[in-house]
Amino acid sequence: MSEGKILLVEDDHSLREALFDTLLLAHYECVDVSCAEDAILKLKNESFDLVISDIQMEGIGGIGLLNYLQQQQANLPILLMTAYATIDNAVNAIKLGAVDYLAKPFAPQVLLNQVSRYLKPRNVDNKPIVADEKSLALLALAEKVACSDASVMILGPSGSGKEVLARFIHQHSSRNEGPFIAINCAAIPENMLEATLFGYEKGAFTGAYQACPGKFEQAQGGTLLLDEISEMDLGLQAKLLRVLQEREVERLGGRKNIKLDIRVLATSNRDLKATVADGTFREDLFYRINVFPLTWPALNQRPADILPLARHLIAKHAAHSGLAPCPVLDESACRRLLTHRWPGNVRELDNVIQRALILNSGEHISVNDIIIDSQDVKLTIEPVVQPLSDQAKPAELDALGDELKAQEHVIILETLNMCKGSRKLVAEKLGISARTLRYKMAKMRDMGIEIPA
Ligand SMILES: Nc1ncnc2c1ncn2[C@@H]1O[C@H](COP(=O)(O)OP(=O)(O)OP(=O)(O)O)[C@@H](O)[C@H]1O
Repeated sequence: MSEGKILLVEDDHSLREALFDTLLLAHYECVDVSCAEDAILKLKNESFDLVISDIQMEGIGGIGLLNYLQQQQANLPILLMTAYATIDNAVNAIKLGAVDYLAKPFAPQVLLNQVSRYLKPRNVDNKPIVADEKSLALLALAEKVACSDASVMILGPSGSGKEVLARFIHQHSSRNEGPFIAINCAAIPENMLEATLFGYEKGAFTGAYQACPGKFEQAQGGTLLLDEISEMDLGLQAKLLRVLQEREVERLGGRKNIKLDIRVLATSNRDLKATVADGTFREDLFYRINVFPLTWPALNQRPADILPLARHLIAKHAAHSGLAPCPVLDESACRRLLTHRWPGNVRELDNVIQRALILNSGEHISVNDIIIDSQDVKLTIEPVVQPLSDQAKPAELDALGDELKAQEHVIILETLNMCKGSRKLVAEKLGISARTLRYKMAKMRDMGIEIPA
């Protein structure tokens, strides 16, 4: 299995965008084209590690592309997509040399499961950046815990870095060659969570066109992170407890038990003992998961982390958008970052840095580029540097950060309309990379915002 690049060939614009975003969010590198002829041009100039192609398209179509690959690049695997009604075509395609097929419609996870058989997602560098004494102590403890196979409960406010710590534990454990699979229990609709966790057999419910392994099975030999576990309903908590106790899972609609060899980590931003006390979290599950608790303090409780984190985020985003030289925070910007209370923790800092990189055009990021809330828009006209000793601002000002996010969404939607849907033009107009735009649109879609085709 290699790390590598995917060529996606699909003539349906909306489906292509959705598939591209799914692959991008799963950390695959991907290039998309709308016909087999363009795919062949790409294949002549760039190297790929997997091709995913629709069968029915104008021109030579997916079968023509498959024939081309058979003659020119026989080692390059091709995965074909087809409408359910034409499954015979797909069976023929496999006979002709395609590695597999996907019957439309399919769930994003089905696509990712297929792709993961041929490619690994690019390594995501999620090493925690820490400098504060409290964080250094936490990391040292996490490294010790990583060596055992104990379940770990990671607590901390939203955006504080719980998932980053979970990945760190996995990377420092003996399971680090195995997969790290994360599932956000709060982000998946209740009626889908069970199927996503435990997997399902074909026909287990309406829409289960193909059998699909669950997150437990995908994590075999590695680590499963149950993100925001406290958001799981009580019925599912009971089923989860059974799986953790028995160390085996049964797919929905399945008949056999599958033995599990996984380590389980969980996160929550709630006071879990209080959720046990108020009856919304099972006490027995709490004790099974909470073998070793680790807690990230809020970012404002570890101020020495703020500037190293900000510099790391600048370097990360500058590298993604090909910005060179990488801008440096000036003193006014440092002061502003250090005097904010960061109710959204590192995630909020990340957003602020991304905005600063959009606004900034020189080698230095100054306080004028730091927009934390609507109040700061005025600062760009009349810069005011807050002294380091200033006390935190009232909480209601921080809530205005959400308003700014909403404005960003409006700007993206308006620019999309103005550019008649051309992602390339929108990215150029907004001065962000096409990748960043796609990522932002995928996040907007996740929030239920409809993006015009
Ligand atoms: N110490 C750190 N070093 C580098 N990046 C970090 C660190 N902490 C957090 N981040 C970044 O901040 C963002 C939020 O982190 P993460 O998703 O781990 O937080 P979380 O506590 O799991 O959030 P939530 O409770 O909302 O799920 C991510 O983009 C992550 O990469």
